[in-house]
Amino acid sequence: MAVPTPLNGKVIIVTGASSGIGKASAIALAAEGASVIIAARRLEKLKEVQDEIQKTGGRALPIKCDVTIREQVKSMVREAESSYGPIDVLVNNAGVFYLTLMKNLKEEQWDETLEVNCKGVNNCIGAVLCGMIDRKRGHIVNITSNVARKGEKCMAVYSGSKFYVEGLSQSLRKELLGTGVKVTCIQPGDTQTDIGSDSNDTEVIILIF
Ligand SMILES: NC(=O)C1=CN([C@@H]2O[C@H](COP(=O)(O)OP(=O)(O)OC[C@H]3O[C@@H](n4cnc5c(N)ncnc54)[C@H](OP(=O)(O)O)[C@@H]3O)[C@@H](O)[C@H]2O)C=CC1
Ligand SMILES: CC(=O)[C@H](N)C(=O)O
Repeated sequence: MAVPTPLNGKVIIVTGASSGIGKASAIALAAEGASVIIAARRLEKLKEVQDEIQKTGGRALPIKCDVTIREQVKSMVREAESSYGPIDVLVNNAGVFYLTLMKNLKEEQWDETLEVNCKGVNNCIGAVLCGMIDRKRGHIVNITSNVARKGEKCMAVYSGSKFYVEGLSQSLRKELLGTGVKVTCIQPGDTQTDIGSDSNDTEVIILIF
């Protein structure tokens, strides 16, 4: 007989679940009995994650979603709820990271970093928050960083984006006191993933390697 776990039957969205920490989190959550909605832009990768989860008897629903596009996020949550029921937990994991010196003006990278790491988080929280408040339960888990509390060279915009999420989380936690909805930040340590591999600031590459 299956042993019940605290996550058994919970409905959990993990954004950025097509690779890295999001993929590993989705697999671990499903192994604990959660029904996991895996969201990201690369549907083929998400389907591979779904296969991996289903092979061990878990439940996962892949949904293609760009977190910077609010309508896609709302539609992802609607599809998730119509398949699995109300969302218990949102894991805001999707993120991008470029190692760069600010003076080298990688403006497109700045914009993308803020779009995904800040606006994406707003969009995802906005799509689940009212439902969680109505149900008087829910948990928003934001993946931040060790540079969310202390800046580091070559990470100005990235670090700022993660400070934003920490600030948002502290304030939202106060706003939600007594509602039954919790907000948690997780700062993973350095983890070997593909993040940062698109960095192309040659001055930084020379500095570091
Ligand atoms: N690795 C590390 O050392 C650390 C990582 N972190 C944080 O952990 C989180 C995960 O990073 P990690 O696993 O390392 O990196 P990966 O690059 O492996 O994963 C990033 C994920 O974000 C998704 N993503 C990026 N842009 C979007 C978008 N616009 N819409 C939807 N999904 C998007 C990607 O999916 P797709 O391309 O398919 O859309 C991918 O699944 C990030 O928030 C990162 O800042 C924090 C501290 C340390
Ligand atoms: C993505 C990274 O590796 C960065 N060093 C961080 O800790 O957030």
